[in-house]
Amino acid sequence: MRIDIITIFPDYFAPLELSLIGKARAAGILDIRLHDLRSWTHDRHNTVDDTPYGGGPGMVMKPEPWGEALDAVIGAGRATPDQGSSPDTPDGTPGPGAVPRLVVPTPSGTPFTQERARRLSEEPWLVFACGRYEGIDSRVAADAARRMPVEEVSIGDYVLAGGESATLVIVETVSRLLPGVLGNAESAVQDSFATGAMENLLEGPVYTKPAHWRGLEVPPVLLSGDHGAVDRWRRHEALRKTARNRPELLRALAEAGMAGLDRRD
Ligand SMILES: N#Cc1c(-c2ccc3cc[nH]c3c2)n[nH]c1N
Repeated sequence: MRIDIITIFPDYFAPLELSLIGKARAAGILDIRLHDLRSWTHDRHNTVDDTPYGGGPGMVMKPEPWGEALDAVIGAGRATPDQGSSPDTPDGTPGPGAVPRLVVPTPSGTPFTQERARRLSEEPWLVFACGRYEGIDSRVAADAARRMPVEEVSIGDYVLAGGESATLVIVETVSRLLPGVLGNAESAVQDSFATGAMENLLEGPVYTKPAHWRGLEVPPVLLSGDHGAVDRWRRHEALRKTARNRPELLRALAEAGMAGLDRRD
């Protein structure tokens, strides 16, 4: 997967050189490219913002630098989304003439979920537009949508100072789902919100050595070697955690008949 990130704070993404994502980049699984939006300004102050039409507080990011940046990164006049992307190369990287999906983090976006991360992880090429100030001139997304799919995404109901933190969250969540990024030891199968193994339940408690620590014991079932009993215990604990911390999830699962609540184990 190729990921392009356009931002006025490229250094914000130094963490993407570390840990699993850093290793995936070194292994060629991820091709992450950072672009400083100010590279597409032409005035002596590298201006990227201006006052909002209609008045109001703060500043809005100007469309011109964004338009030039997206043209340069993606290529102006690529195939329109309904013409689809050209086939990717055998290793899944975008082929010549490929069309990326533009992801625009914004508080007014649609919710970012694990299922959406799974869907994005199947894309060969993502481009992230990191806004600042009061946001990016709305014509930027409208212009981009003429050439590629555009998704406005929110990572939660709170207000950040810019799109960089959200982009880090989305890139990490998506990248860890790519084949080869997580080793067997960190399998994403048992994740909270993952489908399948724990049916979208929250992950229950986890333990490792030592079995006794500061007077606190590891639950004996986990030391029993009885894998069936361990699986039943873990599911029960996941149900308890979900009921305590996210009861609305449990109601939704019960209504969908997915929590296996009617099972007698
Ligand atoms: N995603 C997301 C966001 C943001 C966000 C995103 C972009 C900008 C640009 C200026 N301010 C921003 C806030 N706040 N809260 C979220 N869940």
